[in-house]
Amino acid sequence: MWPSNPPCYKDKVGKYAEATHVLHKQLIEAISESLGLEKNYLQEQTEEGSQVMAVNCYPACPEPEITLGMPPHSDFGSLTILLQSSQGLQIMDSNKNWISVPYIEGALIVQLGDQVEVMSNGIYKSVIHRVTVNKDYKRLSFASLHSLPLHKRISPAPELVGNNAPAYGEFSFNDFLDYISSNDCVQQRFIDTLKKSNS
Ligand SMILES: O=C(O)CCC(=O)C(=O)O
Ligand SMILES: [Fe+2]
Repeated sequence: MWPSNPPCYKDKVGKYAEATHVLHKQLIEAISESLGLEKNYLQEQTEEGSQVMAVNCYPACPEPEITLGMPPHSDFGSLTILLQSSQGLQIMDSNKNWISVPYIEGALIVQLGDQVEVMSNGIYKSVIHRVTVNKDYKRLSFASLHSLPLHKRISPAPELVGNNAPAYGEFSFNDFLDYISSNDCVQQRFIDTLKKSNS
């Protein structure tokens, strides 16, 4: 589904989407290998998945101290590939401090999502992030959100679980959609509901 205006949108964003699709595949293969899994392991899980291009616009805000462009969350999918027009994205470090991601012209930011956290059995953690706003100018960001197919059951890779109990329960994208339609996701992230007490 493409907007008809501006007329060049479909061509330009279509090419960008194809390029980020390829990049996602390369990154997910590298992540599989870094976990000691078969190169194709995560790719096979995500193959028939979805890719959504989200274009976010944050207008200039007269009171940036008391406003957020987007509240704290982690992305639900496998990876998010993000392009920002100026600084504004912040990520939470392991001490729960907010760190601003510097703006580097043309640089892509890759954020690990909940699906890879679960499939890696928690070896990798999805990144909690939020968006600040500023007084002087509007900010745009372009997020290519990659995700597993809607009905696919997702669980920790058996090789990473070994003889222990998995650190997360099994779930699907549909379970996530049910959760966000009936819960306050700022209070508790969906992924936290999957964590087993032994993890
Ligand atoms: O605008 C940004 O930098 C981040 C957007 C975001 O977190 C999202 O679309 O999930
Ligand atoms: Fe996000």
